[in-house]
Amino acid sequence: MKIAIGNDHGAVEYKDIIKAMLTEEGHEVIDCGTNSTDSCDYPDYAKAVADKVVSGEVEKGIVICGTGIGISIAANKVKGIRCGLCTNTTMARLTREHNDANVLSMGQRIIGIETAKDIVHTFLSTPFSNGERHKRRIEKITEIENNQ
Ligand SMILES: O=C(CO)[C@H](O)[C@H](O)[C@H](O)COP(=O)(O)O
Repeated sequence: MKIAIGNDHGAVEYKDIIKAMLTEEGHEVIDCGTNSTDSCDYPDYAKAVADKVVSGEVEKGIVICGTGIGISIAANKVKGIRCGLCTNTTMARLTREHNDANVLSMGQRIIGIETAKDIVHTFLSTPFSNGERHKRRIEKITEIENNQ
């Protein structure tokens, strides 16, 4: 799978580990930065990842910051993005099954690296359930976006 990954200064370590893991597993990973621990602004990296997902250049995006909150808020401002902030694998499974999330968000200062790796695997391997009620709710989210 082709995946874009981006992070702020608070998540360089996890980004490097996850990028290496996914590359080793045969995925094509586009690194949108940052690769420095110098202080930076997470919206810049959220947008870089989100744009690649929306344009279809990549199938899925992963964004990571200190908590995962700021970078997920920013990613969700891009039309067409459904970014789910996950702290465990149940959330990762459900944000795919119910929300058809196309971007995963995590926080390096919140979860351990083994949990983060498990979340990534769950997120990437779980299909959307295609349930009628979930499709209806996603359509309503799109409607909100389109009426802004
Ligand atoms: O946006 C966040 C909080 O929801 C992220 O955790 C950021 O990584 C964090 O705000 C960065 O904080 P710092 O004090 O500038 O390192």
